[in-house]
Amino acid sequence: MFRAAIVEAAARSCGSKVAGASRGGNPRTRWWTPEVKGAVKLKKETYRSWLACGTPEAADSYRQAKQSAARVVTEAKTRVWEEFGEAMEQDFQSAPKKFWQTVRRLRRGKRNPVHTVFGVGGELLTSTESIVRPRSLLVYINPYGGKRQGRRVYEQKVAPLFHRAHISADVIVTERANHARDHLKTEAELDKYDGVVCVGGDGMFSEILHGLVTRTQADSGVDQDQPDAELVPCSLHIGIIPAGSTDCICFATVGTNDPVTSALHIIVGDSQPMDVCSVHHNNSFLRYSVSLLGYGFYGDVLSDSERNRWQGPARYDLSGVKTFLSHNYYEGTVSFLPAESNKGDPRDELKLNGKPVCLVCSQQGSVLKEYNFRHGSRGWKVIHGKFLAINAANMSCACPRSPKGLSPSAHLADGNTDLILVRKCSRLDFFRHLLRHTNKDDQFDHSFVEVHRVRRFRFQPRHHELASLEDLSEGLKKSGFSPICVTQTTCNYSTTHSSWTCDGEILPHADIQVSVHRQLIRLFARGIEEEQQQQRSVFEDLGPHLALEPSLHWTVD
Ligand SMILES: Nc1ncnc2c1ncn2[C@@H]1O[C@H](COP(=O)(O)OP(=O)(O)OP(=O)(O)O)[C@@H](O)[C@H]1O
Repeated sequence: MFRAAIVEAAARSCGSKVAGASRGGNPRTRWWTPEVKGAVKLKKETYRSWLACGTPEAADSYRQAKQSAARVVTEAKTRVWEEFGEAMEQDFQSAPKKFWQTVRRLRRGKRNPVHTVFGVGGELLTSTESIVRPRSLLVYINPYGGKRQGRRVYEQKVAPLFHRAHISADVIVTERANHARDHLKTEAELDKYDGVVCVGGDGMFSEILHGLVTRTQADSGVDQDQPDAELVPCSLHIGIIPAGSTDCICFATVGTNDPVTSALHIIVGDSQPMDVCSVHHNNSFLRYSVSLLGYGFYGDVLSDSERNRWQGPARYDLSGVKTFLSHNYYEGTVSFLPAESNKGDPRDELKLNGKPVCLVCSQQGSVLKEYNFRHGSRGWKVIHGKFLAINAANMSCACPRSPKGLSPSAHLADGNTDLILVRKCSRLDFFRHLLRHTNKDDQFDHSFVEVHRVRRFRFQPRHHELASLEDLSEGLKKSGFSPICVTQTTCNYSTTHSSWTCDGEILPHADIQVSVHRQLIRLFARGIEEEQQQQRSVFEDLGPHLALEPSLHWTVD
């Protein structure tokens, strides 16, 4: 049963195809002569060079080679069938046997299964050179993530698969927070590996991300403190074996939180590019983000829940309700540089058109650049207002409890992030907006919600900033709980500042600049292909680390 499950998962991950005898399955095919082989090889080579350069001459060469190969194959087949007919005529006694032998051989050839792997552009990879399967991995295990099962999950479910796939793995079980990040930044001999694997939750993934990106920039002499710096993409792939309490990044890139599925994506060398946002304050680097940057509502939920860690996982429920009832809004200015290409809009239905990967994300940089050149680039836009929430979703942020996520059609690797502005509105309207996270209705179809696909943005709070996070928490403590308005539909209360949550970490500054770096990292994954069906409560897993207990079930509006 275990074997059947693995084979089924592998077939789902890699695809499979039934090919004929002519696909090399049957070496005894008599018409496959050296002449035919040479003609078909030439056809393939000219096809590849036509794809590479796309000139009319290359197209012409391909057309000629194709015609020539077809002619040679037809001649060879005709010759072989003539020989077959002559042999049948010459020996009447063995003719029936020969006839049925030939029929059986041809039938067997047609049922010969060939497993196939798709590249990042959705093309079928046919040669072993084009399929990059890892041979050597560096694995970090957080033994304290989630239910503390990281080590067991790796040893029992993942290591045996790596062993069978002849993948060697150097395993480091972390001894403290930031152990993996610091090791990657300084000590790890990255040349020895084809990829880095993280066994843990989103916090652990963030460590690996920071370690790998920082190391790559340091090795390439890029100063990541500069907001305008062009960051160098990481050469090593990252694999995520989910073993945390929040595994949103894994869910959003693989489509499920299952260690065996993730291990298979690593083994077959699937490759999913992913954008990374860099966050700066006054020209100094703060953090990288791949999923959600949230100010206002989500920032407040996370800040409050961090102050109440002693409450355990229930703290997310309590902080969610408390923050909702507080109904705080924040005044400030959002400036943003809209996305260059209109090939994707945050309100599009995300269509994969039957391809295994997203067409927008698989476009090469040059294609987008050409498109932008023709359609022009738009300049910075500025919006001033009072906001209940400002969210930048770099991916859909889908999770089991919010199957479509905060921005259902956000792309993983298009070089943009979806900036969602929720303006001051009544508590009831905000409630209706939150409920949209759990159903399939248009998230942005409310007059007080707007969404922009952007390459960069900046937020400046109205009042000048407090010096540090400590000041911020002090300020929040002093401000206490805002009054709950029973009779009013809107609340006129506003604290000065909220704070940003950046993939589940609180940032020390509210005034931030964010730039999206297109395809800075690559995961051993291939994006979500199928819709997830489960629906649960509003806040749970909505953004990384915003898990609420399923006790809070609200119905849809
Ligand atoms: N050995 C360790 N001891 C303590 N903390 C660690 C250790 N290794 C990693 N960490 C830290 O634990 C934090 C949480 O890890 P992880 O994301 O794997 O689990 P999680 O249960 O999903 O956590 P959370 O719900 O807080 O995100 C990470 O931020 C990481 O820096």
